[in-house]
Amino acid sequence: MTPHSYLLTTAQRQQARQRAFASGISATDLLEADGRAAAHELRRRWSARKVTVLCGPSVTGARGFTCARHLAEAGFTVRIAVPGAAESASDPAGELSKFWSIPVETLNSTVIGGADLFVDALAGAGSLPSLLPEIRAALARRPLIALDIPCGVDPDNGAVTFDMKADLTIAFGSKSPGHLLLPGRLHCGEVVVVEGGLSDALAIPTEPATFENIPALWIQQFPWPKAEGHKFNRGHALICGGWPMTGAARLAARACARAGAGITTLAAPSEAMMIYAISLESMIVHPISLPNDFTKLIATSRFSGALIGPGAEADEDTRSRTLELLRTGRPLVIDAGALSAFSDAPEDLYAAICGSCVLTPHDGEFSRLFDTGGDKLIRARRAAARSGAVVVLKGADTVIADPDGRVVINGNAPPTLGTAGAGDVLAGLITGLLSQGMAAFPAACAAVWLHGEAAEAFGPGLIAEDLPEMLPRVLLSLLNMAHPAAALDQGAV
Ligand SMILES: NC(=O)C1=CN([C@@H]2O[C@H](COP(=O)(O)OP(=O)(O)OC[C@H]3O[C@@H](n4cnc5c(N)ncnc54)[C@H](OP(=O)(O)O)[C@@H]3O)[C@@H](O)[C@H]2O)[C@@H](O)CC1
Ligand SMILES: Nc1ncnc2c1ncn2[C@@H]1O[C@H](COP(=O)(O)OP(=O)(O)O)[C@@H](O)[C@H]1O
Ligand SMILES: [K+]
Repeated sequence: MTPHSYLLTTAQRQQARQRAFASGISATDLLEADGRAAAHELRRRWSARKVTVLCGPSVTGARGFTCARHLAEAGFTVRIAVPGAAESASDPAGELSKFWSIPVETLNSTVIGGADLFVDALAGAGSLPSLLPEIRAALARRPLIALDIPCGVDPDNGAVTFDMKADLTIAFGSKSPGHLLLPGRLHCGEVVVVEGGLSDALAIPTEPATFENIPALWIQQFPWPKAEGHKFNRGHALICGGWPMTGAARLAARACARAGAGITTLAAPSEAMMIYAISLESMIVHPISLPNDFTKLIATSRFSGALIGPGAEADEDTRSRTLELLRTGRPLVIDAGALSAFSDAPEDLYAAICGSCVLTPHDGEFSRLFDTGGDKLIRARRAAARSGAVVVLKGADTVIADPDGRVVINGNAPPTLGTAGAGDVLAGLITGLLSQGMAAFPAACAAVWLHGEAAEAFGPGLIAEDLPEMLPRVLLSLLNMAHPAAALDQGAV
């Protein structure tokens, strides 16, 4: 696990600062390093000009002061503005003020008029009722750079209480969940992580940990084809096909094969046999007509991973097949209709889950099975703990939760993925990786990342059919990343 994929909550940041103090580092040392790093990042992007730094009564505000001084030393014309009385300026260590040569002014339209650039160091200042509409309008007319996180965005869950959008956000050491979760992410602009005063070693939080979905988390477990491999030992996936909706399972099957499964078998309702057989040339299609055909198939097939749900009716048949698959103890992805089939008795599903199992609900499916209270991280973590499965709670900010409490937030998915069948492709991708022996949590994280990359690489005009066809290109770039990364044994999810 690389330190830079950790997403720190406010409490975890405070704990890290306490660890730093205990190791002999002073608050001033930390703030100096943070302020200098922020000023350096600003100078990399803008030449000296007029900048107004808005400082709140918090550690972020104190970073604003030190950043302001470093900018002034570099030739910027700097003003400092604080909401409320100027005496409320933040000096948590009680010793920063001796460095301030810049007068502290009360935030109003005059102090921000004429600035070319604004720095928002107001985070943690609450909802700022004192920020009048004319001030907000002025701030919107020039580049606005937030330190830590834009004012009004909750760093722990991305909730937004105040409408101020930054063009650039400078985070120190690592990001927070609020930089990735919606709607917060939409207020951050570009997010850049600079090395501040806290070393990576001090910043690594105690459990439960939350991470950004980057390949370093799972690349070492990615199942690349082996020289001695053949189609029977590379992974044999079983995809349960639906009828009359056949597109969903076909999309999933194609993605599963592209993810590297050596054999992909379709269990197809006999009415749909021809549709599956004609559109999936490389796949083996088993007709299911009699009630026990499915039971016979799973008893005889040597599948190493299965998928049920895409295009399936949310009925008793789907429910009993899902339970049958779970009883085999083999890796299983449960999606769409197979999730909804348990709406009336989610406990039956939780009780049957064992071994390697991934649930892939969108919000609608999630609400049929799980408690919807709390923010997205809380919901996903609780659902994984409750069900014993890895839960992929989909959306623009997909959250992947392991029953052990670890959570990964995905940030690479473009909005073009909001197209029918995109979720079916994702379910197929996860199944392809599971069938090759990848563990459920890293497989789910890897699939969500590949899905986002594939959509991004295709660009505008995307339909779900395009996603499996983009995978070869995305896998090639992942392979190029894998070689240097494999040399660094950093642990993984
Ligand atoms: N080509 C094919 O064969 C295709 C087949 N497909 C198959 O169709 C089957 C039905 O799947 P489904 O997801 O379309 O419908 P369903 O389970 O009724 O849930 C929708 C309800 O949930 C709610 N909702 C809340 N949040 C949501 C969110 N983020 N994303 C989506 N919905 C959200 C939403 O509430 P609303 O927005 O209306 O308030 C809505 O009422 C399934 O088997 C699937 O595999 C499709 O994959 C397409 C391609
Ligand atoms: N605005 C968005 N930005 C990024 N990803 C999105 C967005 N909307 C949907 N997605 C992704 O697209 C997929 C949609 O899946 P799902 O809701 O199951 O649709 P379907 O049933 O049509 O396949 C999910 O992986 C989801 O995370
Ligand atoms: K779906």
